[in-house]
Amino acid sequence: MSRLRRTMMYVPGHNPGMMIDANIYGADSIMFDLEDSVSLMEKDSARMLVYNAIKHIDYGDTEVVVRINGLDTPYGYSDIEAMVRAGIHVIRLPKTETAQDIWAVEKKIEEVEKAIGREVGSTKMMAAIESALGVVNAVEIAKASDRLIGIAIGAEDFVTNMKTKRSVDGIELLYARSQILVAARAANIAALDTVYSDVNNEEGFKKEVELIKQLGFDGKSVINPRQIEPVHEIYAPSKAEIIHAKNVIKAIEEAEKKGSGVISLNGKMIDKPIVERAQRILTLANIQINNEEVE
Ligand SMILES: CC(=O)SCCNC(=O)CCNC(=O)[C@H](O)C(C)(C)COP(=O)(O)OP(=O)(O)OC[C@H]1O[C@@H](n2cnc3c(N)ncnc32)[C@H](O)[C@@H]1OP(=O)(O)O
Ligand SMILES: O=C([O-])CC(=O)C(=O)O
Ligand SMILES: [Mg+2]
Repeated sequence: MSRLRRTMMYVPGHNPGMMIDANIYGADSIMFDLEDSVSLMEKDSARMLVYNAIKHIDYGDTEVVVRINGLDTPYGYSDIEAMVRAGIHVIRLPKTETAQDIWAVEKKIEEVEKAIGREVGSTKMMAAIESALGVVNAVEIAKASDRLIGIAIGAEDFVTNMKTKRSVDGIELLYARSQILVAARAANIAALDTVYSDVNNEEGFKKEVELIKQLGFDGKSVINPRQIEPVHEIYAPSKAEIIHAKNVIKAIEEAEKKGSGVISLNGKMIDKPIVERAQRILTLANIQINNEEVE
């Protein structure tokens, strides 16, 4: 079963209080930030803090991601060196614009993996796309490396680059979101939506989550523990959806035993795409089933 990435929570890399127990809120992934939430004065100390947290704190099954600084800054290479040495699961490159950006990060990761005897390829990557050029190159970026587990949109930087600002309905993001989603699906990797900065606006946040779920995103970058539960609730399949999905799987298994790839269930045709959607529902439901209520 593929890992759920409904919520990826940013944790500022200069804030030990937030880092020490960042996994307790239940985000699918936590993402230590060395980039835009850390001032230039604190870049080196934040890198040390995050290195120590990854090395010494047990975050259980939670996926641990680090957003590094770009390789066009004085910090990017040192960030990669420290994070690979610490044993990070995923390195997220911000402001990715070309496949070459990915290859440059990958080259440095591989160099460090070899130097420390870590299995080559075991450090995974993500790319955040935050500019017009990145959106234009989204497919090439998504396909640039086998290490990539997903791509994400970074809307705050994107709207700035587009000379606009974020609106309530997000119309200014529709093209970029769609492009990034299509690129992720073409490369068979995850698609992560951007942050919602107005942490006290729960209503607006939920509307945005409904929208990105309907578009097809796997999940969302979040900035506050209060944003985790609403995403998980909105992504959780209903009881009826789960029962239907189980029936679909049962029906197709029986059909396959009889040598057929198609069957009807309650008068509706069941074939491969419907089976795939049913499998996705069961994947999303798994946590629900283990945690509570659903039989
Ligand atoms: C455009 C971009 O690049 S966005 C990405 C970079 N930005 C970030 O990383 C910001 C991350 N988020 C934060 O710093 C904060 O959540 C803020 C500033 C948005 C809001 O802060 P607050 O109003 O203090 O949050 P709130 O009152 O909800 O905090 C409740 C608890 O959750 C903790 N918490 C809040 N945000 C986080 C977080 N992102 N990670 C871990 N713990 C957190 C707080 O420390 C507090 O813990 P406590 O009760 O033990 O004291
Ligand atoms: O990853 C995100 O959504 C946050 C970010 O950098 C942006 O919006 O520019
Ligand atoms: Mg950004």
